[in-house]
Amino acid sequence: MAPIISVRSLSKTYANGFKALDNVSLDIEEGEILALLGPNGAGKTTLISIICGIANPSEGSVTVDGYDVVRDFRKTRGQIGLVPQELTTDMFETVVNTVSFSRGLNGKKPAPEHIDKLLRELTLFEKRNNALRELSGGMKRRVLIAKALSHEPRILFLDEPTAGVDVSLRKDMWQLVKRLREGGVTIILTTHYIEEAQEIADRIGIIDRGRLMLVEEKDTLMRKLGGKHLSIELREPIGEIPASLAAWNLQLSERGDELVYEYDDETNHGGIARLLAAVEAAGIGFADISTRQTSLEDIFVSLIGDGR
Ligand SMILES: Nc1ncnc2c1ncn2[C@@H]1O[C@H](COP(=O)(O)OP(=O)(O)OP(=O)(O)O)[C@@H](O)[C@H]1O
Repeated sequence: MAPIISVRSLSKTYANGFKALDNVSLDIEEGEILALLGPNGAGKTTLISIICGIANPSEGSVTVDGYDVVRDFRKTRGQIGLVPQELTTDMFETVVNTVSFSRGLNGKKPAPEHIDKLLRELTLFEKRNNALRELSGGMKRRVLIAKALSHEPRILFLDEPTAGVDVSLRKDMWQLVKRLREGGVTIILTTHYIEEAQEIADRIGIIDRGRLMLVEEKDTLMRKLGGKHLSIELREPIGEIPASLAAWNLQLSERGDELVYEYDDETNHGGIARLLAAVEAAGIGFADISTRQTSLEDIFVSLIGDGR
């Protein structure tokens, strides 16, 4: 099946000469959830803005459902809903009018039943006749999503959907995103929260300084780059790792009271029992052992560094 969005050799240089995107190519399949991760200023919003036709590319091209986002702007924009980072709507307008108006702006005939259904799904129905300024921050964010979905788009962009949102609302948002995907909507979200990408994305793209560093199925990424970490807590500190354990590439903690073994399924070959036997044979007693799976966060830091 042809991808629903196809980005080809895309670069963007702003008027001040700053190159925000550098030769980005990316295919997005219909029905997937793609999370774009990257530090501040990496170029995520710029990429989204070009796909949505809000900003023009300097080089390269983007098609949505086979249509060019510059030449066939109306055809492509109508298929896209965009949830921006901030609310820019008239705060005195009611929820229901705001959402209905958005539908009209996208050239669709009024559909009060659709708007009511959307407001129910987003638990905004009770507040439909309230002015936006009377809503909580979390509700305002849901209005942004309702606006973006008002014209029944096939593709939804969420720019930092849960920035500054509390944990329970964040989890509600994740449920909502998953439900939308089940309904066939393709979802692209940008986020700083690695946990968010790990929780809901099918694929993960990592952007840094305008370049798409990688884009990969989440499970493959975790398998390829995610390793495991075994910590052996020693009864007595040791001064150095005995030569008999050299083959294991262990790390000794600064205080000499913990041995750390980093491994993955390929390098380990069921070796933990053998490692522990070798540790004992070397005359080192241990008090406890614990393991931890590398998280997406560890992978991200190892790729981009911690300067985010
Ligand atoms: N209109 C503009 N003119 C000049 N530079 C811009 C303009 N808009 C964005 N930039 C620069 O382009 C770079 C990418 O910005 P962008 O907003 O795409 O990053 P981002 O990854 O979305 O960041 P954040 O996570 O902070 O939202 C930044 O260095 C930004 O300062």
